[in-house]
Amino acid sequence: MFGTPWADGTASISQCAINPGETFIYRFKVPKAGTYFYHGHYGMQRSAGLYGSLIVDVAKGEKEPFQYDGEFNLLLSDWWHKASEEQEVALSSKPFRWIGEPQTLLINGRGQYNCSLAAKFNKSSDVPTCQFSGNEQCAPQTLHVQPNKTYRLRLASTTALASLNFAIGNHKIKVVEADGNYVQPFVVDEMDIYSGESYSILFKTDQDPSQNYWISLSVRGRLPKTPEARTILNYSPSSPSNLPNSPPPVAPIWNDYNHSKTFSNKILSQIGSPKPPPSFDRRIILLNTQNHIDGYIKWSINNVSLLLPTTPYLGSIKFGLKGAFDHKKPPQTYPIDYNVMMPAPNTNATYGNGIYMLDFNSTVDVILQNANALAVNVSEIHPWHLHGHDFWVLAYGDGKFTKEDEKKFNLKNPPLRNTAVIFPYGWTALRFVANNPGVWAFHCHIEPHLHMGMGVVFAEGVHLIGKVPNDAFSCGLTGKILNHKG
Ligand SMILES: O=C1O[C@H]([C@@H](O)CO)C(O)=C1O
Repeated sequence: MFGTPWADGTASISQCAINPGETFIYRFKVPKAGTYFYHGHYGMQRSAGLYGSLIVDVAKGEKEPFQYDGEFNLLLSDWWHKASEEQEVALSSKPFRWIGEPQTLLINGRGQYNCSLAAKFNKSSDVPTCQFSGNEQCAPQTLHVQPNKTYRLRLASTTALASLNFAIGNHKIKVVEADGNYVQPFVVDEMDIYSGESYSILFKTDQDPSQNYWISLSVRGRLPKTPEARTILNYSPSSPSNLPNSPPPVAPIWNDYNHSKTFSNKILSQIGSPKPPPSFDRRIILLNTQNHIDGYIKWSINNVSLLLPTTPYLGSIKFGLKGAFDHKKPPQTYPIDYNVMMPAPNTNATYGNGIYMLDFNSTVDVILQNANALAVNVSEIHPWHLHGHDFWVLAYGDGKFTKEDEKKFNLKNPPLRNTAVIFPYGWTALRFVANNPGVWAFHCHIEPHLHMGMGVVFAEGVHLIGKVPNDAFSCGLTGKILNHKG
């Protein structure tokens, strides 16, 4: 979002939530071709299915740095049989009730949960084979291909919780784009995709065309209780109703984090991509912990759990309102003697809505520091997503980040992205230039985790923003002012 920070869609941050019956028009520039998606950013509405793909084509006369004969778009998500409002209530209850694992993984909104397409390959389970004729609304969306061609597959994950692994049986995949940025192409058998991420991959239809092949989606990073979602790669002239003869791809073990780290470390920027500034002006270290507040379970960042204000920051800063949020600076780091391998010794976190004011055009380093959650020996994956910017992913590391770890930074060809994971008990170092006037959310893209406070807010150059459409600010204190003015 460049030049229109009020069109970023984050309730309480860039605008007021859109009430039932209201209309809000998002008008914005699309400066960069790539694979994106949009979604509701209020409460847990993304979990409820409020999302869709957003693909930006290359401008007329421009070319992609790779070629392909056809293209498919797969939006990946997860699904619960309980309504998202009920989930919100459970997460905000005392005692805390966790939402559990999703009932289904979805590929373009279609999945299987009480049957398996590949049941005949699974000898140990009594799950029946799915009986789809192909016309049902829930039948998997088959990918029809011609032999000996190259296809582009656009993948984006809007999952509420699940980290995913994606594979096409018997086919290699070449990764060429990540989060709307071209990457140095590399070939893998399968790949991870975390919530908030998008990719383009290329694959060649170089297999026996008398057969069909599996496309599989499985859960990573959490003990999977959710069956794999499948669809079929259908080679012409083979019939789309022929289930593949080969067994489906074997998913990597859910907690094989080294496997995931290997994949993440393969992602490098394409030659000629913008390089990061060689040094930073400000470093913010963000400790990710799970804590209690008054008996509620929360996620907190440097011991502060984000509780959004009723007046959107963008409006309250623009209008110069003092009382709309806490103007104290949130903590830049965490206590030096904190042991990230153990549950928080002081599990009493606080709520907060302060924001990190960044100097316009300064270079900011963020070190995301993972830690133990509330239970011993538990540390989870968190995909962090930054609004309004791409950042360079300088390094992933294990344990507690120290100054020595700066040596590990890749300043030569780090990938530009808008989402990056922290692995259990690890850290991830990001760098970005605060060159986009606005107020920007930076948060764990796992929907229940954001709901439980796992986010921070950055602001820069707000004084440089011109006239903001009033209908973004018709709530809270800005709403009162606008009402007065009539
Ligand atoms: O936020 C979370 O809460 C639960 C668990 O930690 C507490 O029940 C879980 O698995 C999460 O990811």
